[in-house]
Amino acid sequence: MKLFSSVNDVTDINALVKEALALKQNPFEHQQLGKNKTLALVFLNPSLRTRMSTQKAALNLGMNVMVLNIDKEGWALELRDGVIMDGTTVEHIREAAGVMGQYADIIGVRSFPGLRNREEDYSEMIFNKFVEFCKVPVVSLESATRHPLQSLADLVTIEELKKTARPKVVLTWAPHIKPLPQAVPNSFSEWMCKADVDFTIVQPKGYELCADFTQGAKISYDQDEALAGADFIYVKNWSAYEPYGNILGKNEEWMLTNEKLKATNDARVMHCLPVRRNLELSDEILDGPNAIVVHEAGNRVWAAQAVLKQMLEAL
Ligand SMILES: NCCC[C@H](NC(=O)CCC(=O)O)C(=O)O
Ligand SMILES: NC(=O)OP(=O)(O)O
Repeated sequence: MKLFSSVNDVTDINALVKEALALKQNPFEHQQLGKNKTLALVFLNPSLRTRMSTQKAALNLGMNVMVLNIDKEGWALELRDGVIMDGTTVEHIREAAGVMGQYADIIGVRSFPGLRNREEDYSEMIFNKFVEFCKVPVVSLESATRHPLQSLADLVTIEELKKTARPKVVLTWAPHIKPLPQAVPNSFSEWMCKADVDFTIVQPKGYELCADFTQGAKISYDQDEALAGADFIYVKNWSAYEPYGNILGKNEEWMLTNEKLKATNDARVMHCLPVRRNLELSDEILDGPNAIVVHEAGNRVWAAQAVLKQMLEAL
């Protein structure tokens, strides 16, 4: 694998999930594979899980790891072409990415959307520039429109904990106080549509995701109806795709509670984290027996390790 930016970069999803679960059983089996190979993790935005789990995955494979929080520790980055750099930006992404490619065998990049210009965000301008100019394999650490390492870990978690061959998975919108990206739900949908699950997305009217990511999903606007019989509930807030980046109302009644779990098949509750308690998800759910959010975050290591392993094998 030379690029991991979406599910479309994966030739065999089931094999990748199996690989992740095998690595979980035997984390240090491939320590020689990454010997003298360097992973650079470049963050334009904050991170806890992605940073630590990808670093851990690389260490398990015997790699060296460098982390650069470029938004805080690097020179202010210019992303636009053809501009006179007489303002606050100091270094162009063309040179910055090119130089990082000299130091690393694989680069990971996190670049959130600005949520102001849909065309720019959905063209993956920043992520694609890194890929173009660094000239080494790149893994997405969450880009403007997708979070594939998260989605792979989510699928690994579902495969690991499912009690039926084809579980019912429901992605439900949750309330929030600020506009969040569509990257996590887009990506989760894209992966679930290719997995062997019965997949429903439920949201208030107006929060429909870009249809490119939801082909094959059942779309619902009735949370109670959608949750009936669910085996896994994936909770996430996102802002509107149209009008882009907007919040369309409080919709506080969309927060998941134990009462709403009653109609499910004792559903496991997932969230990519970080989660705002009692806004997106109630204490009673997060502290109760159905929440698997911390376990899910643990699986980020094995997802990242499976991807890095395939990238190392292709170097
Ligand atoms: N990487 C996981 C999710 C990151 C991001 N959440 C956030 O920005 C939360 C911010 C807040 O709650 O203030 C998102 O939803 O895409
Ligand atoms: N879920 C996730 O990607 O978490 P971080 O933003 O903390 O990396």
